[in-house]
Amino acid sequence: MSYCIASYRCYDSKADFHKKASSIAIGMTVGSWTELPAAKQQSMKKHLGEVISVDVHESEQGERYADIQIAYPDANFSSDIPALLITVFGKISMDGQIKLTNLQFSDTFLKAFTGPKFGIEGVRRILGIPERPLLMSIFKSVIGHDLDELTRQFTAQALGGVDLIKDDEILFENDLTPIEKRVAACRKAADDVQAQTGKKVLYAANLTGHTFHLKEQAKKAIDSGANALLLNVLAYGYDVLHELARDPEINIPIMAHPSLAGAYYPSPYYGISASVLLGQLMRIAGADLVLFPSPYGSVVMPKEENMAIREQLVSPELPFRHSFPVPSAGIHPGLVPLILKDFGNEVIINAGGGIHGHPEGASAGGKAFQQAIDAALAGTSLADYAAQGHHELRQALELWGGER
Ligand SMILES: CSCCC(=O)C(=O)COP(=O)(O)O
Repeated sequence: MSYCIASYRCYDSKADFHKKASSIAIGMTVGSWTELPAAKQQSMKKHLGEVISVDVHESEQGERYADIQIAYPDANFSSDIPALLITVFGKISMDGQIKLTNLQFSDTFLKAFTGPKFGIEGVRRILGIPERPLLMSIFKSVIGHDLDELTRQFTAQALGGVDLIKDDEILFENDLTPIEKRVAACRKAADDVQAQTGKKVLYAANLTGHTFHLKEQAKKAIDSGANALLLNVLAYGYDVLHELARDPEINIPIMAHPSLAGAYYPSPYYGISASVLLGQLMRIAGADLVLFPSPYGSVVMPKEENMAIREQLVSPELPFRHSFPVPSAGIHPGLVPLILKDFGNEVIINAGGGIHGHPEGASAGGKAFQQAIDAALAGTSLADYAAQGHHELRQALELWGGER
């Protein structure tokens, strides 16, 4: 028989965790067991969940908890992420202090998925950058602005030498800059910059609106020249990402935004761990690039959790292309050596305020980041590199600090 296995951490000062585990295994599968007549038990056996392990611990603070693993027969659910999540964590997510900490997927389940269409290698191929860390900037202050203003901002960012530019996730369909016009204007600006500098830039346009119209919107964007898309995955659901990613006509990288993830992962007692939410499920559903908070910036995630997301995005355990990790929020050039130390070169350094807030503007902001990347790759301290005539970096370090 084939199973998907869910791991949980449950806190309770006095519960019998073995009893709790078997009540989950039965309750989330066949519903009742001992009450069934013998013949019925035999026929239902293939649907019965199985407790794999129950390890009871006490935390340093004296809290009693258990790590529980339960196997769920694939026969019980269709091979899609909503069915899996409802099976392993639907009702029980509301039943006491319980957190879903990991998933192991059966080959049968994974057969229904193809993962990212491009992944790290594909994005690098499109950009023609085989090895170095990539640099992305985020549009900021675009609500209420028209296409001319957007084009101006795009050009300033692109001239700073960034590899990708993404929409702010709070830019929705609107009359001033609807997706097809926004894409056309930014694509033209990208082509103009490329003609001037020789450098290609990908622009991820935010795909928004009613769920049932998203594919239509995506195709409109592609017809206007889109070369990447951004999706607020948790608001729409993983299955929406999967539908977009597996559509052969949507043949451009998809970037997953973590908006809303904080409603799920930060508590040790409840929710879904960040590595499942922003690692495993994003990659299976087909995200080529995944944004998440970092341990260093303005929205802080503990380093261990951060590394666990990264691990899932590139783990050989999943038979899919690797998704690009994009640690984000409050990133400035002074943080680049830390990011590269933790993530290596397979990372996208991503900044909004850290680019636009540079004293000389967004182009200088991009240059400061490029200089920080060059310094870190050369093993030179940022302060030394800044002192070697890289004044954009020097200004960024003076403003935001960082390794000196
Ligand atoms: C919490 S990860 C998402 C980061 C993001 O989308 C963003 O706009 C960050 O902007 P910042 O100015 O903090 O670089």
